[in-house]
Amino acid sequence: MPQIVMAPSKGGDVDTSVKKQAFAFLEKLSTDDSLAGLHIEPIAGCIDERVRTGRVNDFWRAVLFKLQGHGKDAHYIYIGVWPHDEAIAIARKSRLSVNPVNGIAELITATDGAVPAAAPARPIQAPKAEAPPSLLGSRGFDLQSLVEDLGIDPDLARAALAATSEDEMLVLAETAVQWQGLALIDLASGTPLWTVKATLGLDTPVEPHPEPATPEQEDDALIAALQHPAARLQFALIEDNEELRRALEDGDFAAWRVFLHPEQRKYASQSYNGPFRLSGGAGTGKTVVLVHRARHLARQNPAARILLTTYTRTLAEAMDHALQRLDPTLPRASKLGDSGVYVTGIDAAARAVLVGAKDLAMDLESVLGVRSPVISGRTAQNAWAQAAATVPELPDELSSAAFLSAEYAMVVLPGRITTRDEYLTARRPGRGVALDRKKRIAVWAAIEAYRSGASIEGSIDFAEVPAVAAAHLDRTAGQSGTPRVDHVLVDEGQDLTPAHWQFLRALVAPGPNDLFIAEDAHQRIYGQSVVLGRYGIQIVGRSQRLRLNYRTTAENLRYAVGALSGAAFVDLEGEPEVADYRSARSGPAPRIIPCPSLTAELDKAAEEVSRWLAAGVEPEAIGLLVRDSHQATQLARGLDDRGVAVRVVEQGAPRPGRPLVMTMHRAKGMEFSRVLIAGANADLLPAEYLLKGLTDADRMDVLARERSLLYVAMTRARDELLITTSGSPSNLLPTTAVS
Ligand SMILES: Nc1ncnc2c1ncn2[C@@H]1O[C@H](COP(=O)(O)OP(=O)(O)OP(=O)(O)O)[C@@H](O)[C@H]1O
Repeated sequence: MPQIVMAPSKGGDVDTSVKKQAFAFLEKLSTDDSLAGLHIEPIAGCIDERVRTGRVNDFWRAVLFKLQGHGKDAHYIYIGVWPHDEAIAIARKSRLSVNPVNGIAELITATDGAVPAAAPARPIQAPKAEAPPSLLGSRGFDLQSLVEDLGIDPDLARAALAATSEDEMLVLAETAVQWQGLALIDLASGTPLWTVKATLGLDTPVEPHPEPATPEQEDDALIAALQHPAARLQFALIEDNEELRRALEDGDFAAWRVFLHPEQRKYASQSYNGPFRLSGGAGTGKTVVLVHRARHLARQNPAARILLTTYTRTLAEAMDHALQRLDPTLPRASKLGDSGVYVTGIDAAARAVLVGAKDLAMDLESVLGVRSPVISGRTAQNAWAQAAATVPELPDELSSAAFLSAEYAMVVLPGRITTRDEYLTARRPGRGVALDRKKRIAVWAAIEAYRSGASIEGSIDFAEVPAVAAAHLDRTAGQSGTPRVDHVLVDEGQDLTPAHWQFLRALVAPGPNDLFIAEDAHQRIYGQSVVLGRYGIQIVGRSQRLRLNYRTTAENLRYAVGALSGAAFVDLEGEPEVADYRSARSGPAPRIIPCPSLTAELDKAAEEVSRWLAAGVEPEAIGLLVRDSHQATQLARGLDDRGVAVRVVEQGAPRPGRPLVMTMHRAKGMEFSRVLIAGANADLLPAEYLLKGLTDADRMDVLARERSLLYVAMTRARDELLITTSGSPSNLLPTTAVS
C-alpha cells in the first residue's frame, strides 16, 4: 500500500470541513493510488517532475510528490491543500531534493518564500572585503564552511553571511528549510559548528553513494534521505489512518507529535544505563520528550510498568491528556505498579503506596520517631507556627514556618532523623545558614513539638508522605505486594523535595532506563534546590540540555530571561544553570504598561483583552496571570464589570470559551497565544509578607523563586506578552520592554 508522508507547508492548512475531505482523499490514496476519483496528475511546466496534484473536491486540490523508486508501492509526500489554480502554481514551483553535502531530504515550496535551489548552483565566492560586519563572519564562518561543510543552500548562506544581528538571522531562518534555519540560529548565537552538527545528527559522515542514474534510483535516494533525523523535522512517515487523521486535524498543534527535533527524538528513544537528566529552558519541549519516551518504552515492552509523574496534579493531568493525544492505543496502567503507563502527581503516587500498605507502623517510626501509627488527616497549615511558639529560646530568624519546614524537608526527613542526638550531628547540605549546638537544640525542640502535635492528631504532612513511602518501599524490598515500577519519567524535577527523590529511588530498582528526569532550574517555584547525588540518584555524565525554545518568540524569551538576572540558579547536579536559550520564532516586543491606579490598570486590561478578542484570538488562548488568588478574583471582577467575561481557573483542566485568569503558579506548564501579567507591582512581586523574618540565605532563595515565577509567567506566551502595573512596578521586571 502506498506510504503517506506529511510535509505540511505554509498556507496549505485549511478549515475543518476541507480537512475532513483531505483526510478522506489521503485515506483512499493510502489504500490504492489507482482508485478512480483521486485524479493524481502530473503538472506541465514544473521544476520537479515528481510533483502531482490530487482532487480533494471540485474546488480544492492536494499538492503531493510521488516517489516510486524500485519498491512496489509509491511514497506520497503531502504538502497541503489549496484552491485549484493556486495548487497548480505551488506545485509548479516546488522541489524535493537530497542535500548533496549531508544527505538530508529537503522540500522547498513556493509558499516558503525560499529560493528553490536543490544544490549549489553558482560557483562559491568568498565574501567581499568591504562587506559590512557579518555576525557569522565575526564567528569565523565563511561561505565555504557554511555551504561545503554544513550543507547550507548557497543563496541562503550568502544572505546569512550578510546578516549583522541575531534578529536578522531569525528572519532568514523563518523562510529557510527547517534544519538550515535552526543551524543558522545556533551558529548566530555562538554555538560551535561541531555542536550544531551533533544536535542535528550531522556528525556522522554521509556514505558515498553512486550518483543516481535513473529516476527510480533518484526516488530511492530521496526515500532514504527522508529518514535522516534532520529531515524528520520536515517529513513524517504516517503509520496508520488514526495518526493521519490526528496529524491533519490538529494542523500546527500536532507538530510536537510528529516533527521532533533530532535531539528530542534521541532523548525520547535512546537507552541509558542509569538515571538520565534532561535540562532545558521553558518551552524547549521537555514534556514533549517525556511523553514520547513513555510511548517508546511502552511500545518496546507493553508489560513494562511505567510511571510518568510530576510535581502537581494539574500538570500530571495535562501530561496524561498529551499522552492520550499522542497515542490513544498505548497500554495504560490503572494503578501504580501495574503494567502500562501510569500518569499521576508525585504526591498521589506516594500516597498510593501508604494507602496500599498492610502495616506502616515500623515505617512511620523509622522516619518520624515513636508516634501513633494512625493516619487520619493532613497536618494543619499553622502547625509550624504553633510548634515554634512553644520554644521561646528559638531565635526569631529560625522561628518562621518557612525556615522550619525547609529544615525539616531538607535535613530531618531525608536523614530519617528521629532523635535530638542525631540532629545535633547531622550534616545539613544545601542549607544556607549555619547552626551552632544551642540553635540546633532549639530547632529540634520545635520539630519535636511539631511531631508530637501531629502524633496526637494522627496527621501527616505533604513532606512526610513520600518520606514514609520511601521507608516502606526500602523495608519491603524483595517482598511481593508492594508496588514497584520499571521506569520512572519525571517532569519539573527542579520542584521535587529530597523525600520525593528517595521515594522514586525506592520505587524503581537501579538499572537501565530506571529514571529519566526533566528539569529547569530557572523554573523552581516550590521548595529548595536539591542535589540528586545525595539521594542515591547518580547521573554521572548522563545529562543533556535542550536550548531551542519552541513556544516563545525570541523577543519575549529575551525579556523573560532578563527577569532571571540578579539571582544564581543551580541544577539537580549542583552545577550553575545558564540561560543560553534561543527561539526560532519572532514577534512583537513585549510591552509593559505602568498605570496610575488599579482602576486604570483594569481599564487597560479590559481594553487589551477586548482588542485581542476582536482580532479573533480564541478566548481560551488568552491567559491573564497574577501573583495570588486574591488578585485573580479582583482582576476577574474588574474585567467582568467592564463587560469582559473571563474564567478564573483553579483545579482541573480549564473549560474553553473565555479568557482564563489564574495565578502564575497555576499557569506552570501551560501556554497561551496572548499573556497579560497584571499587578506586577513592587509590593506584590515579591510579596512583602514572604520576606519577613527570614535568614539572609532564605531571603535570597525566596527572591530567586519570585524571579523564577515571573520567568514562568512570561514564558507562557507564545505570541504576545503584555505586563501591567499600578503603583511602583516590581523591581524584578527587566527594564528593556517597550512602554
Ligand atoms: N518538535 C516540536 N515541534 C513543534 N512544536 C514543539 C516541538 N517540541 C515542542 N513543541 C511545542 O513547544 C511547546 C513547549 O513544549 P513543552 O511543553 O514540551 O516544553 P517544556 O520544555 O516542557 O516547557 P515548560 O518547561 O515551559 O513547561 C509546546 O507547545 C509544544 O507543542
